[in-house]
Amino acid sequence: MTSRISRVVVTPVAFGDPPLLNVVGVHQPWALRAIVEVHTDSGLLGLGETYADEAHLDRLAAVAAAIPGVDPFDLASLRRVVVEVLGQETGGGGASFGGMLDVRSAVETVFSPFEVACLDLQGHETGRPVSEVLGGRVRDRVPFSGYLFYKWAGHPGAADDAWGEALTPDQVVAQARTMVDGWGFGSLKLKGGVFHPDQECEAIEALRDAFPDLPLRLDPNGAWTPTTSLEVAARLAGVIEYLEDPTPGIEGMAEVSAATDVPMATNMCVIAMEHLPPAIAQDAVQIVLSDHHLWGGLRRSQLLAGIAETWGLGLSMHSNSHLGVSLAAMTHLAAATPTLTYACDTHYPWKTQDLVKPGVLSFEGGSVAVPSTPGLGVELDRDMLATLHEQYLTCGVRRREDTVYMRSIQPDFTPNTSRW
Ligand SMILES: O=C([O-])C(=O)C[C@H](O)[C@@H](O)C(=O)[O-]
Ligand SMILES: [Mg+2]
Repeated sequence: MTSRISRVVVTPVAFGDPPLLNVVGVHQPWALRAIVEVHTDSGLLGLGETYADEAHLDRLAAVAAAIPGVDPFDLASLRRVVVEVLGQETGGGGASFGGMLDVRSAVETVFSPFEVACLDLQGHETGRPVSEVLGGRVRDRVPFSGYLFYKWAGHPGAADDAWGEALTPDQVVAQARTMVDGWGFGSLKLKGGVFHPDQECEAIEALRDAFPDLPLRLDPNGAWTPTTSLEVAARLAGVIEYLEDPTPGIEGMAEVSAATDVPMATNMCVIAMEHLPPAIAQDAVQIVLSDHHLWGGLRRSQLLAGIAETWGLGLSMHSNSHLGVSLAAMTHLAAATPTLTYACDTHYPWKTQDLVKPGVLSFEGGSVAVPSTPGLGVELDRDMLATLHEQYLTCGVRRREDTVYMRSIQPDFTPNTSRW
């Protein structure tokens, strides 16, 4: 007998986040996520994880109320319901996460956690891991990149965190050492867009001296003009494996790309299918960072991988602050993506708590073993889910606002977009 979705529970959660600096400001003390539980009348449970800004939660709630009765194998019907609900509830309006990414339509971001939960259910129904539901794994371990941030020692008014301050090249190298020693990462990405590009180049050069064999990436999230981007590309040619979003927009990236051999990567100017034709036509980027949370789930991320392969684009994976359900989904997707050409990003080392039971997802040599048990292979720790939900209720943060939080500390702060 075909099982049907019987009940959906969406739980917003909050976990402590360090003061990580970026082009638009600084991370708030609490990062938000939503955990989506999709139950079936056969007694199974599928999990998804997504953003938890208020407007997004409203859309998730509207879809959660509308999908009972849908067959978890019928992703086409699931998508139809999401499109119908968002059409009625929100006009399909877009969303902005942290002021850095603007998506025109909310359909993909809302569909994603329900799709992942249904793929988890398909795995439980068939006794297969999600990587096999997606077509089979081509690797047993998924490599991730150590994600370095400039940061303050602690949030203003609070004690210093265990990571400490990272504002100078030496401090960035020390942070990288912690990442490499603790997680074994085999490549490193520095989140830039915080300081003058010369200072950020010095940090990359210090990383090169300290880790001669590790591939390095620099991502200033569009803080530079095309001219500055080319100066940095000339300085770091042969030092970095790619420059990520040095300048905003497809046209700006195309201008840079045309005048350097340093590969250009993006998770900002190509974040939806509609961006691929103009970006490809202009050869604006050579690497696209996929992200199943933004691109409409795991299957559409596989579609993106196919398009990237067809057009000779490299593929990496983007990450925001996330917990274990997302890490499991990212790992299964990467395992089932033959053309993943670069180690994936992950914020996972920065999280302070998790709500999946420990033991399944661990980093060794910078990579995570693909779970081989049915579905995503992770189980919720109900006590931790309750704790993180309680933190959500009391923390006061209701959406990601890096610029607003930065201005509460430095009132004259303006985002560094195209600043240098
Ligand atoms: O690669 C990226 O652009 C990101 O990971 C964006 C994120 O929002 C990151 O900059 C952050 O969390 O500050
Ligand atoms: Mg990026």
